[in-house]
Amino acid sequence: MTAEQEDRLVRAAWEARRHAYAPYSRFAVGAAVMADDGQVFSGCNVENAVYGATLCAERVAVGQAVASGRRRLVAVAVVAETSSPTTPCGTCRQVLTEFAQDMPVVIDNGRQRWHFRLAELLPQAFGRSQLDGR
Ligand SMILES: O=c1ccn([C@H]2C[C@H](O)[C@@H](CO)O2)c(=O)[nH]1
Ligand SMILES: [Zn+2]
Repeated sequence: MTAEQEDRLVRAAWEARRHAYAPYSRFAVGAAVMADDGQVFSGCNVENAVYGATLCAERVAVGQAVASGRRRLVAVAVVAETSSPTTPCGTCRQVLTEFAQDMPVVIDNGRQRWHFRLAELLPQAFGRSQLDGR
């Protein structure tokens, strides 16, 4: 991913964060994924009065990409106003893994940027190859 593509991805995540529905946690998150054709899809967290029904920003972004016919993701950005990086939760790491090989995970808080790799955040992930290898 070029520096310009990374900036575009991070900007899309901040834009989506404006729409975060987080009346319970008051913790607004934005995310964006880039498909292998360079298209960007974004999401925000969508909370619920049944707290466990909450959707994270990352999974909303993945859903947008898949619903638009893009299943090959090459990068993800997550943004929130935290002093330490807001990395994807375990469930989102697993969902991202379904549609990506190893890929850059860019975290931004408006002042600082951190770079991780999905395989570093979810090593030895379970995937369809395990199901296929029975
Ligand atoms: O990476 C993360 C971490 C948290 N959240 C959301 C879920 C919930 O709405 C709020 C607090 O956990 O932040 C995300 O969307 N993405
Ligand atoms: Zn999550």
